[in-house]
Amino acid sequence: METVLSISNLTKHFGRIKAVNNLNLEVKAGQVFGMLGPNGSGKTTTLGMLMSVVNPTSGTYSWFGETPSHHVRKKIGAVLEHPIFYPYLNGQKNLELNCMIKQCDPASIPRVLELVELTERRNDKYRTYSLGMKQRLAIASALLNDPTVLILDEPTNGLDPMGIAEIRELIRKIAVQGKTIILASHLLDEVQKVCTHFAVLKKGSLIHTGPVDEVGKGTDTVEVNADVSNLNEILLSFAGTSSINRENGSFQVSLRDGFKSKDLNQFLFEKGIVASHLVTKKKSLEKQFLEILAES
Ligand SMILES: Nc1ncnc2c1ncn2[C@@H]1O[C@H](COP(=O)(O)OP(=O)(O)OP(=O)(O)O)[C@@H](O)[C@H]1O
Repeated sequence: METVLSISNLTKHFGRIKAVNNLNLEVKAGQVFGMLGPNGSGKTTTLGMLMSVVNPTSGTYSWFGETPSHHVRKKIGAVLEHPIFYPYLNGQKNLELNCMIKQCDPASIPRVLELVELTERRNDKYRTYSLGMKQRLAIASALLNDPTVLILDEPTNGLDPMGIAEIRELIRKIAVQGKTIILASHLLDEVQKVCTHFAVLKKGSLIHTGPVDEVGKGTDTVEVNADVSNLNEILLSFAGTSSINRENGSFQVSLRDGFKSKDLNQFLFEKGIVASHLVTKKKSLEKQFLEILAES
C-alpha cells in the first residue's frame, strides 16, 4: 500500500515545552488514521507542522514521498480550526468565496454540498446553521479541490450526540471514496468507531501505534465455568493463563499473548472437562489505552 505520510523524528519545542518529541509515524493510502491523546499531548501541533503552519524544531516529514511543497499541499484538505465563514452569507456563497481563495473550480460546490447533506440548506445564512452543519460546511470546504488526504482536528468537538453521529457517518462516507483521513481526537470511542489505524500520543511522545482491530489481539479474556470443584487450580495450570479473577460465579482468565480461547477449551477437554460456559471477551480499546498511558 502506498505511503501517504511519513514522519521522521519530528520535534517541536515551544521554549521549555516539548510539544512534540521525536515522532515517527507512517500513514498508508486508504487508512482512517486516528491521533489519540489527552489534551496537550501534541496532536494539534503535529497537524500544524504537517500543514506547514508550524515550523518544526527538528525532524522531517514527507507527503507521497515528496518533501512538503505548495504542489503537494494541494492534495491535502484540512479542517484545523474553525474556518472563516461569513455569518450573513449563505452556505453556497461562503463556498464560492472559499473556491476563489483556494483557486478551485466552483463546479465542485454541488458535489461537496450533496456529500455533507447541505444541498437543501445551501441558500440559508451561515448564522442560522447548527454547530454540526457548520462543521459539515467546513468539511465541504476542505473537500472543494478533491484532495487525496483529509485532515480533521477534533471533528466532533462541542457537537450534540446527533451532530457527532452525523460527522462520524460523513467520515465513513468520505473514507469509502478512497480518501485517506487523518484525525486528531481525545475520544477513544471516536477512534474506535471510525478509524482503521491509530497512534497514541502522550506529552508529545508516541507511545503506541497500530491497527484498531488488532488492539485486542493476544489479550483476550475468557469467561469460563465448569462443574468441577478445583477449576481454579486447573485453569492456573494452563500455560496460556496470565491471571484469573472470580466474577459473578465464573472465572475470568486473562490469556497470555498468542493464546486463544480455543486453546483453553482444548486444554480443558483434554483434561476431561466440558465447560458449561466459555465466552471470549476482547479488551476494549479504552482499557488498552488506559493501560498504555499508565505504563508509559
Ligand atoms: N504556540 C504555542 N506556544 C507555546 N506553547 C504551545 C503553543 N502551542 C501549543 N503549545 C503547548 O504545546 C503542548 C501541546 O499542545 P497541542 O495543542 O499540540 O496539544 P493537543 O494534543 O492538540 O491538545 P488539545 O486537544 O488540548 O488542543 C501543550 O503543552 C501546549 O500548551
